[in-house]
Amino acid sequence: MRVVVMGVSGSGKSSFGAALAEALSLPFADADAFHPAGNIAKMQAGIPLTDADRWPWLDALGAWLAAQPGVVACSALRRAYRDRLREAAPGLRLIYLEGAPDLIAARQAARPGHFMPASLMDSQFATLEPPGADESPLVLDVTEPLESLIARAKESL
Ligand SMILES: Nc1ncnc2c1ncn2[C@@H]1O[C@H](COP(=O)(O)OP(=O)(O)OP(=O)(O)O)[C@@H](O)[C@H]1O
Ligand SMILES: O=C(O)[C@H](O)[C@@H](O)[C@H](O)[C@H](O)CO
Repeated sequence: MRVVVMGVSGSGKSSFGAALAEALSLPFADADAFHPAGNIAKMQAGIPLTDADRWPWLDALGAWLAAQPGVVACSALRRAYRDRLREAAPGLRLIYLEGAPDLIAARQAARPGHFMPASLMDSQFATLEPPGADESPLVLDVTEPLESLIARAKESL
């Protein structure tokens, strides 16, 4: 099984994705670890990534997912980004962590020690293209606690 957990920064992808991978006994990859140094520097400086910044990053992640089953936590904000991942790993399942901008921004800002500044949250939501029905996403409501989100995902997968 191949699973991509998507959503804006602070939606809970890393927390949820790691817990889901453990629950399913699958390898886990966090897309944050696949960014070239230049992308991290840009985000740290409060500059949103462009498509050109994201393609090589998505391709590295797609290669990881093509090579083995697993769970990947990746913003995958635009449909074109998800199409790129699906090209690399056909049949992947999509889980979308959905929540109100205020709640997610508050969690994102409260989280210590992360390179992503709160100032980028507006551009995260502006770039976000929520998955369409044709992408068959499992949509999870991030107001729910992690344990119940994991239970829902296990049931649905
Ligand atoms: N279901 C939840 N309920 C309450 N708090 C949560 C939930 N999921 C995640 N959090 C908290 O929200 C914050 C953001 O979560 P996390 O770092 O996993 O998001 P992320 O989408 O991986 O962000 P980024 O893309 O910026 O790395 C963390 O402090 C995390 O503990
Ligand atoms: O597409 C993007 O804008 C990036 O992936 C960001 O979302 C970060 O990688 C991450 O989510 C924050 O830690």
